[in-house]
Amino acid sequence: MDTSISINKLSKTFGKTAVLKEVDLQVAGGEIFGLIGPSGSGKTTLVKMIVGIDSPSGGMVEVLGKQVPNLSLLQDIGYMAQSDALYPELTGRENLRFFASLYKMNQVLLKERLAYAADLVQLTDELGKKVAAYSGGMKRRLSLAIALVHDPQILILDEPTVGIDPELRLSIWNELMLLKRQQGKTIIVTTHVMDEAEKCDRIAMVREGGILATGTPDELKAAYGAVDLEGVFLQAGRGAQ
Ligand SMILES: Nc1ncnc2c1ncn2[C@@H]1O[C@H](COP(=O)(O)OP(=O)(O)OP(=O)(O)O)[C@@H](O)[C@H]1O
Repeated sequence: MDTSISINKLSKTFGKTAVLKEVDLQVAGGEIFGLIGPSGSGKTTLVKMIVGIDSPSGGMVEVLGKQVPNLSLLQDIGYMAQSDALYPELTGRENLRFFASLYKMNQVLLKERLAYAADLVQLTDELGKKVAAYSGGMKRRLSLAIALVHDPQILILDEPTVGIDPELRLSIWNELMLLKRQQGKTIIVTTHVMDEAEKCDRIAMVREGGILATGTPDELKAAYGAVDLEGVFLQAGRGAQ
């Protein structure tokens, strides 16, 4: 598989604090790649640099062979931020339509994509309600639908299933795996949920702005002598102290 995302010596400092320290990472096309690590380790900062909504202090990100930021990449990337950026006074449908209108799509495709995205997150029957009346989980689901609506080649999802019940979580993951298998999408997910990390093809363990280890779930378990990823996470933490 071709490299979809290439990160070279990426650094980010806020004031005097180094939040990312010369991170190198390659993500192949068509893989589900998980970023796991403690709160504050730099996962969100890293994905924001990949999307191009924050600029690095050093180093470089390339997506599909183009250096980020690049306007032409907007069509190729679907981003779901950790905090929902929605218009509360608009309905779910109006929010979806608004974000979809930012992309190149004809009316037929637009209608099809709106229906697909709403169905995927099981919001079809709630689309007429104002987002102000949505629960936290419904807002997360709408944000995920927005990230998917323009059928991007790359999905970058920052804690996509927080506040979503286990049944829907499972169905969203099944769909992500289908998108990868059938359409070769590249998907980056940050998560604190180890059974979600287990579903990724490869994982990077992020600690204090660096990447401690990268590998398949099984490779990481073997490397840390752990029976599950929970154990890998804890072992990695001890090693980093
Ligand atoms: N705009 C900012 N200004 C100053 N510090 C920041 C800014 N954004 C992030 N940080 C700091 O960078 C560090 C990494 O934050 P980041 O949100 O990337 O962590 P994270 O791994 O995504 O955490 P979580 O799992 O809680 O989402 C934290 O110490 C955070 O306080």
